[in-house]
Amino acid sequence: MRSSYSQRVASRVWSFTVQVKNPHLDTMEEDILYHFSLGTKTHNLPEMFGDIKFVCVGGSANRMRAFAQFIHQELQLPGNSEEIRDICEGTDRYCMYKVGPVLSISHGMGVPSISIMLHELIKLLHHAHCRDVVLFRIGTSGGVGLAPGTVVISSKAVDHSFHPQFEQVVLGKVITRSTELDEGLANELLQYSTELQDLPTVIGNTMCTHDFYEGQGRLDGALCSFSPEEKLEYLRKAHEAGVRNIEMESTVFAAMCRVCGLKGIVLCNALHSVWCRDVFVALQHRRLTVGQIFTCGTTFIH
Ligand SMILES: O=P(O)(O)O[C@@H]1C[C@H](O)[C@@H](CO)O1
Ligand SMILES: O=c1cc[nH]c(=O)[nH]1
Repeated sequence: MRSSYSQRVASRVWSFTVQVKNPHLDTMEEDILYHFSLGTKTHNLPEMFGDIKFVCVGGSANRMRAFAQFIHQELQLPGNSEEIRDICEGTDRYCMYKVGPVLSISHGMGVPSISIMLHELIKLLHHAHCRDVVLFRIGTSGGVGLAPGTVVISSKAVDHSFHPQFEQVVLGKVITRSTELDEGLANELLQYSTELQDLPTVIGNTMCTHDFYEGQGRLDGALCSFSPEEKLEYLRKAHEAGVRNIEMESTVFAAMCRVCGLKGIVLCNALHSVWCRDVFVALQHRRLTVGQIFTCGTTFIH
């Protein structure tokens, strides 16, 4: 029988490092992590971050601060959780909080924003000699055929055509990378969710779009070039292809984690079903589920 991720970490059966895939980095005298306002010469990255085991990322700065405070309390760390310091205070691009072995970082909205953050985060973990790190994207999403508040653990991230791939343009050419996520880890998290009360959770494919409005079939943007029927037909096809939620970062997150030897998990709260919208219920569930997702994270840590 396959041992679980937590068992393997606990027994140190295996250990993995963070692999940067850039031969030029070794030749550089200094690496400046510009959007974090950190650098290899100005900061002792191994001392600051060497014990990191979990990195949790999400779009909004306030949410990731609240998440860090919650973890601080859950882990009963010394000091006042209200006073946790933003490590990236030298810039207002992203915020970053360290609470014990957990790093909580905001990434803004969309693929370009999270991708810049991930480049610098992966280099940071590499420079800090971190091992056995798991990355969680903890976000919101639109559910596809799900009750509002359902948590979706992504089995894979898919593009607008429901393919598990991320296309990156490099020097004018398209490079395609796989966006499959760790199946064993997804199943393990699902198991944890059954131990928590009132936490409807499913494993499914997560579709990543480059737009919140037309890209996700919304009829209420400034532009809309399709009918309600066409929208429903597209969402029906998505559902048939295993898509259970839609957000805007998972493909590049999954692709970069895979290439760099990091375990990546995408956990999203389906704020509202795209098929039945109710903003107030959605916001209520968003609050609740952030706390519940926390519980998942802390179950993982212990
Ligand atoms: O992490 P969050 O909840 O910010 O991610 C989703 C995807 C987009 O970035 C944003 C759209 O509202 O929410
Ligand atoms: O519907 C939604 C909700 C949150 N984030 C998205 O990208 N879509």
